[in-house]
Amino acid sequence: MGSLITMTTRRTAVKWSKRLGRYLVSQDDVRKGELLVEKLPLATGPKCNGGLLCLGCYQPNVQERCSNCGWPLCEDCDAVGAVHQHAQLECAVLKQTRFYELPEGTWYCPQLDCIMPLRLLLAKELQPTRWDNEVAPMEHHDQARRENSELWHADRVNIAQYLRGPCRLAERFSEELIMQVVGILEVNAFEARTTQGYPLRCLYPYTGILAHSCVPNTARSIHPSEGFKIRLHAMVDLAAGEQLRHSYTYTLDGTAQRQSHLLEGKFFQCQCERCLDATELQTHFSSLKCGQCTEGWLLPKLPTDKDSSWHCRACGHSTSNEEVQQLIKALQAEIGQVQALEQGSKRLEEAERLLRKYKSLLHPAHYLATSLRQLLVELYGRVQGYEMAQLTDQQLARKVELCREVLAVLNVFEPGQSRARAMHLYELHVPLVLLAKSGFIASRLSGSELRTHLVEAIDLLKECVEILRHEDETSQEGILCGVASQALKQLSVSVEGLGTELD
Ligand SMILES: C[S@@+](CC[C@H](N)C(=O)[O-])C[C@H]1O[C@@H](n2cnc3c(N)ncnc32)[C@H](O)[C@@H]1O
Repeated sequence: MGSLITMTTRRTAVKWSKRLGRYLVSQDDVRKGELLVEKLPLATGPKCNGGLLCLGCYQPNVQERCSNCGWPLCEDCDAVGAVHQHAQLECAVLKQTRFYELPEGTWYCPQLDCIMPLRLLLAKELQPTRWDNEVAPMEHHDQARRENSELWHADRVNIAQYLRGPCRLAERFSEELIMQVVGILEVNAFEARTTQGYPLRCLYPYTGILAHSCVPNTARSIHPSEGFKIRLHAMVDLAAGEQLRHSYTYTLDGTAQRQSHLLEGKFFQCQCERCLDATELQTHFSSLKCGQCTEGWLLPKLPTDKDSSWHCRACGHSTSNEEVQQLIKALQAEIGQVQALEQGSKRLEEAERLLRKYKSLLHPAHYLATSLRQLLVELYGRVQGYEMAQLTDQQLARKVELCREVLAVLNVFEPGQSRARAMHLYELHVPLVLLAKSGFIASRLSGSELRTHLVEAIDLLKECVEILRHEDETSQEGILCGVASQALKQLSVSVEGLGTELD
């Protein structure tokens, strides 16, 4: 418990419960958008099960090797004086070993799986007090991980035995400790991206204490241009003492998908309000159309049980989980085929066709239908034949409708300042402006109606910028923030320029 007290920050505190283990709460009332936690990572490194990459800057498929140890390192990172973790940490250890080139036609580079655990183990030696206070209490789920014996064995051979054998670290780190470190990383690390967009993983001992919920109230941003600093913001207003909730999974998946992701990757069964409610908070995000009556929906009887039967509350018809999963699998395969089409008009038209077809199979808000809507939002205005300037008023109205439908779902699952909300607000403002202008030109809208629509678009952009201002400027979201700010300025100037003579 002593470590719980030392790890308190100005705005947050650590609590403990039997079900959640340690978790964070807010110390006082917090307004949405406010900063809760700001921390640098204790360790950063390559993701597990990845390909060949530079151990300094993480660029993939690097051909050059470190002139000291022979492991993958690009020319720039190998230059004298280059500052990166490879040189500071593991280069001296890896010098004892040989890096084996990948056989032709393979991409997975198992030798690199040991790098992040090694960096964390070296951090233990460099910062023993920090380790004892912050890393040792982290959950590693050793017992549950052992149950997947194939994976456990692979990690033992590729990582623990490799570090203790060829890397000659047997005297410094026990096999048990190494396997715990592998578990700590699996359960607690966050994915980040470099300024060039290459993925890696980072361990933040304090932010890692956040409990999971499928309806989060906090959002994180990781800043590659500031040493991968993590910032945690409140998505909504929080009361003093309120539990901070963070999503470890994709909020726009259905309950069965989220449950299996959490169980397999994080070793717990989520019991949040959304998971326990078959309707997923009245959204019907996993509900299927009942095949036996016209008005009912098939819902899982026990939503967190992976073998639960499904029932229609209107006519009492029931079906097995197996049948439901077969249908979902078939629809997922169809959607996969559409996603695999090249970015063009065919992809858009096929996505629209599937959405029409699924009306007779799924609830309109089902997560598969929602994923098609997200795809369509991206495509309208961007693909050949459907570029923004070419869209008819009907197609612009369709894009508006799709954005609003996705936003309605996000309002429930990612309330407040979420990144996905910001993206959809941006997408929505463009067709609204174009429709307002064409309506005014065709005299369907009066001057004051035109202004009202443009002011609505301005409000969307303001909110979008407000949310995305937390992002790193070099990230995709940070770049969009700049684009949205520019659009906001231009639109505000045009509305001011409209004057009063239009009214
Ligand atoms: C990233 S850690 C969170 C901090 C952890 N509780 C600790 O004390 O170090 C993730 C682990 O916390 C627990 N956990 C987090 N959220 C949970 C939830 N909603 N329900 C049950 N367990 C949860 C699970 O054991 C999970 O594997």
